[in-house]
Amino acid sequence: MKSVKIMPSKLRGTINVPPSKSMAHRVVICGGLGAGKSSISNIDLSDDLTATIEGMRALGSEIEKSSSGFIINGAEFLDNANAAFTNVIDCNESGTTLRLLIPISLTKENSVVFTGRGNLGKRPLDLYYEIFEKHGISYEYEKDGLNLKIKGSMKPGEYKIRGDISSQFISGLLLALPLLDGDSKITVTTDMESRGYIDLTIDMQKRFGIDIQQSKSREFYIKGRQIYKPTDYAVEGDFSQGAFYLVAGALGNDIKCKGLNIDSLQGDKAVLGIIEAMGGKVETKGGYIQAYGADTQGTVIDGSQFPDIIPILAVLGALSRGTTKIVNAGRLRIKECDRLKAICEGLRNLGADIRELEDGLIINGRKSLDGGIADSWNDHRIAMSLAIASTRCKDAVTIRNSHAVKKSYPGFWNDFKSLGGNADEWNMG
Ligand SMILES: O=C(O)C1=C[C@@H](OP(=O)(O)O)[C@@H](O)[C@H](O)C1
Ligand SMILES: C=C(OP(=O)(O)O)C(=O)O
Repeated sequence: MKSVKIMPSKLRGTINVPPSKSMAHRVVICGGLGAGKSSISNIDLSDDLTATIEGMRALGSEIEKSSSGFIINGAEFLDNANAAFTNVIDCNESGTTLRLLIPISLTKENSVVFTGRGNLGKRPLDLYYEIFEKHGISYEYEKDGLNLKIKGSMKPGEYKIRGDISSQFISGLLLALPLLDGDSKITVTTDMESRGYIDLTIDMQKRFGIDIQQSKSREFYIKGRQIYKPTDYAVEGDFSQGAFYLVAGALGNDIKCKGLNIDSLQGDKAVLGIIEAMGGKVETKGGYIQAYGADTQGTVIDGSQFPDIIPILAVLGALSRGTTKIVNAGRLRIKECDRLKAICEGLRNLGADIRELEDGLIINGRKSLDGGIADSWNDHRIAMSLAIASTRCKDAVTIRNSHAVKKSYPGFWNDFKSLGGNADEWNMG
């Protein structure tokens, strides 16, 4: 367990925003299913992505390091139609790995064990259990502990699924169904939350030659017997991570973000519009995006479509004039930790006026915060949000469990220091 002590200072400089974790998961999966070799570049080996790489290897994909990233050969998996092997896939703490690889592992008659750590065993999987029951797939798991054992295979046909628990279930089905030997349809039975991630899945599949048709926004048609055609792909910058530096900019730090694609489909690009709606200024020029310090004011933020940037937007609210209300964000409670509770407790420890609602937060902004001791709750996005909050604190900020950042952004503390952040990390044993 590590802790970090930060002496407040302004951040200044240019940052190469790390590659998108969500897009990297998808390119590894599509490449890993491909009939031939794909070359993927601009990869950051976070714990989550490592879990997906190892998971695809366990399913038979060959994934080798190259000078710019990885060469992936999925042919082995496709040839393995009749293999009855028992695989163990360790998802670590990655919800994306777990929910995207479960359906893929069931495109062949298969027997797989999914394991994980941290909060992963407590995060919902019921939508898949309902599908397993309909398809005669046997499954058993330890309550709250995962260790999910499944045996069987999915059949083509009609899939009805809720869209308001996690988009990852829909992404998982979309990735797997084209490989079945018949056509399928997915009907989403509720409003779709985190919709942008579904668009990312379909976009990546298209790059690998997979066609998903949509008639109405809640219906997807998937032809069977499709083939993932290998392709080469460089992963673009991650708006979920860029959001920390963009909010930092709006809070008065001077940071140029390189590597972000302004035309990206990533839902977390919404951070740009929210900064502007709160009175900040965002500029895109010369290959970078920068947000500028401003007297930002509170607003209402709907968290249903971009849950991952809500903790850092709460930091912006805590340091903006007036009241910021976060609404429709109940799903933050089923991430790596209960993120509503964690960011509320963390920011309050630093002196913010913030209160938890059942599915959101109410924040009355202050000009600056005091500083103090807060915990990441073993959640990368909480640790990084508190680090950015420190830039507007009067006194030192200590963040316990600071190592959590490695789930998505192992280089965060180095990058923070490269911008002039005065952070001292030490091991608590
Ligand atoms: O598919 C993805 O890459 C992700 C989907 C989102 O989850 P939900 O759909 O559960 O909101 C997001 O929170 C997660 O970090 C990554
Ligand atoms: C929730 C996250 O990831 P996952 O769902 O893949 O665990 C995240 O990265 O914030």
